[in-house]
Amino acid sequence: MHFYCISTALQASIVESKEMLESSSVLLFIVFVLLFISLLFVVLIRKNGTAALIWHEIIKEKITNFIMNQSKERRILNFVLQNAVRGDPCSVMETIDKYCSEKEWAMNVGDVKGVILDKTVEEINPKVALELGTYCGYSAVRIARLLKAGACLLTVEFNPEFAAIAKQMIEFAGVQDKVKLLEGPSEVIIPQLKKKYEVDTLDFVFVDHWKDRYAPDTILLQECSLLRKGSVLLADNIIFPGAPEFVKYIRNNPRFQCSTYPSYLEYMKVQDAMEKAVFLG
Ligand SMILES: C[S@@+](CC[C@H](N)C(=O)[O-])C[C@H]1O[C@@H](n2cnc3c(N)ncnc32)[C@H](O)[C@@H]1O
Ligand SMILES: [Mg+2]
Repeated sequence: MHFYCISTALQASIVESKEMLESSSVLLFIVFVLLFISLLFVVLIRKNGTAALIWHEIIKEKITNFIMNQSKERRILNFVLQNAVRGDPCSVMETIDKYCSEKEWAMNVGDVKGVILDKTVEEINPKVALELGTYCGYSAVRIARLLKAGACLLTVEFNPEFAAIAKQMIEFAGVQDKVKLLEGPSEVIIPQLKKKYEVDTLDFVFVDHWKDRYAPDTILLQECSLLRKGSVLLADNIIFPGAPEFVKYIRNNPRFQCSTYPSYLEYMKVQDAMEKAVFLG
């Protein structure tokens, strides 16, 4: 009787251990699959622009906004206000670049393509420059710091929250005397430039708002006689997210002389490029 009890208990514990072993191997398998998926996701985010933007702009940003009850753009501004040197445009740019490469991705032209932008501005030495798409004011600060005395940058932004943040960013960088922020859609602002803002012609246009507007706004600039012989357009993100309609339009237009500057998407190892187009008149 005693022996029978021991044997039954032994059998029960063997079955129990078997079940435990089975369930722990299932658990191990699930952990392994999850790890593999996470690894695949990390590689995808690093190599693929679309996956990266889905992660940064949709998933991560929305979750952080919800937790912090604050927009990413406000977090960028706060980081600048706390860490950059007031009145020093380079310090503002570096601080934004640090935040966006280390903490949260954002659609500023960034430090790598920023060098192409700098070189173009220095080469043209514009008296009147226009920027389509201000966002947080990163490229506006970048351009403005290179403008000579008496020159100005008009920058257009249709999102009121971004415009308010850009205004503070521009003031903090100390370039507010050189920058005029125009709030509204580019398609509305461009036709107003001559009369309302007393612009004669533009020496330089940084096209960086939204891919679907690149070509129509380039046409609008010509229709409004805002371009002169030698005016230079520099368009960002022509590969990622890409502006195929604009590229087709500008490269096949005998009134423009084009050159491409291959580079990388801001704060990522994803291919991108800028297109420079000189208006031939
Ligand atoms: C890529 S971001 C600009 C980045 C900025 N140039 C920089 O490098 O710091 C594009 C901006 O254009 C704005 N935008 C998009 N379409 C626009 C339009 N039709 N008129 C004015 N702003 C527009 C968006 O709200 C966004 O802030
Ligand atoms: Mg851009």
